[in-house]
Amino acid sequence: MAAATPPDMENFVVGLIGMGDMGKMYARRLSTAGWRVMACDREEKYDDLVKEFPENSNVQILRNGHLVSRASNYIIYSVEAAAIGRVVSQFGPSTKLGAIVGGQTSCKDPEIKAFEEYLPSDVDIVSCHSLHGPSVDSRGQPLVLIKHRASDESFARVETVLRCLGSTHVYLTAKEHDRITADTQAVTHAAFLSMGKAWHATKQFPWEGARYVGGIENVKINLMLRIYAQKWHVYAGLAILNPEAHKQINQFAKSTTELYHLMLEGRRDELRDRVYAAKEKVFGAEGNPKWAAQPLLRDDVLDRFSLGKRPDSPPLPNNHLSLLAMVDCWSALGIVPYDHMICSTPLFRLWLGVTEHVYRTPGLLDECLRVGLDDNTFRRDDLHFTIAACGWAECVALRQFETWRERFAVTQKFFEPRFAGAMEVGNAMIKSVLESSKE
Ligand SMILES: NC(=O)C1=CN([C@@H]2O[C@H](COP(=O)(O)OP(=O)(O)OC[C@H]3O[C@@H](n4cnc5c(N)ncnc54)[C@H](OP(=O)(O)O)[C@@H]3O)[C@@H](O)[C@H]2O)C=CC1
Ligand SMILES: O=C(O)C(=O)Cc1ccc(O)cc1
Repeated sequence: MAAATPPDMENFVVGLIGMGDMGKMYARRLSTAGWRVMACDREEKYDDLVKEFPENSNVQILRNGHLVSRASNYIIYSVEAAAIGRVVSQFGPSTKLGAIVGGQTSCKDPEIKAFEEYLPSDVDIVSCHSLHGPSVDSRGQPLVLIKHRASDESFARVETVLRCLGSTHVYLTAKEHDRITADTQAVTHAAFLSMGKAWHATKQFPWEGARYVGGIENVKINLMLRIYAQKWHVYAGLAILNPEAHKQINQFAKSTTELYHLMLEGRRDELRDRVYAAKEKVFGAEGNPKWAAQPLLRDDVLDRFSLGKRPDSPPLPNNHLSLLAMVDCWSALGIVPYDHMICSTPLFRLWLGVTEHVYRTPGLLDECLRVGLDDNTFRRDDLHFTIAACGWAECVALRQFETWRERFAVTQKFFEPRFAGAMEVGNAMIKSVLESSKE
């Protein structure tokens, strides 16, 4: 039993259906805090899970979701977003009378629909979403809590259980959650997925050679690799199944294409006017900025996290099409990214941090425009980035899970040899950036 357990929760059992990366992380953290956990994955994984979680671990492995559902007071579904309907239809009717049910999927629209359709009416619904990957320390990270259909007592019980994660609780509706995470997750990932595709198409490992050097490039490279090292379904699910994400990913592709055309055709004034108008809308006017007094990121911190050897020559100036397109997209949709920090992942904070860096460092934005118009060094990479951004957008709009998986898998294979090193450097970079931003 957890140290600060209220008397009415002494025999409280937390159930976990889905013991993949996130399910296991929750099982470990909750059981370490003293909560009794009952968990399952697919029946064929039972024996392996029993070996991984021996009897003395406070995590009891059961054969299937029926057994977990009938014995638990609070059940968390931690399965693939695309599978949530099927899995809840299977086990939902076995839910213990008066229990609380929630889900950990990254997109709440299908999850809530599944709960409403398949759970008995005496069951309360409180969903959650930890806005970080399984290898990140949960302390201080946002944890979204959605009191969808629940008494105050049930909601308080969920908070009592999840408090051991040490995360910052954020209270939202399912719709608010999906609208904000469409930005902090889906469209952010679309940018990194497109970078990976562009480097793959041009057969480059960007950390080799002198084209992609320095703090901003380190963030692009490390986060791109971090995403391609993960399971495809997490990223496909949160983009394709989130109704709010389609519009944003589509606008990102449109912004990328239109800015690329302006650069290619040398339309200097139009490009400059558009980029500066977007800057003002997103980051505020001169003398009245929306960014804080201190930049989100310190350049010297990022400079340390290079995957390659540092060449002696200075970094090549880049036009940073991906960052210009991101700000153009936010501007077109009326999004102020700082308002979304409540649902920020470490990845989003780094992404916003480098974007802010380009827009607030004197001279850097003008350098981007100059390179975009007068310098062909990145023209070919930008072409492939633009094609990739449009490809992801089309795939999402048409809800093509299988095509999405194949697009992801070929590029994952290309970068695979460097994943182990990249995860290490990426974790160190995230840790260091999070620590330096607390200073
Ligand atoms: N990874 C991340 O960084 C984060 C992920 N999330 C969300 O959490 C959820 C889980 O993600 P994650 O743990 O990474 O994914 P995983 O693929 O590692 O885990 C999902 C697990 O659920 C299992 N599963 C599928 N169907 C059933 C079933 N009928 N009964 C029991 N288990 C089943 C899967 O088995 P099988 O593989 O055989 O299908 C798999 O082991 C996703 O919805 C994701 O969007 C949220 C925050 C962060
Ligand atoms: O930080 C990110 O965006 C990640 O890639 C990790 C992640 C993936 C899915 C989630 O629902 C939450 C966090």
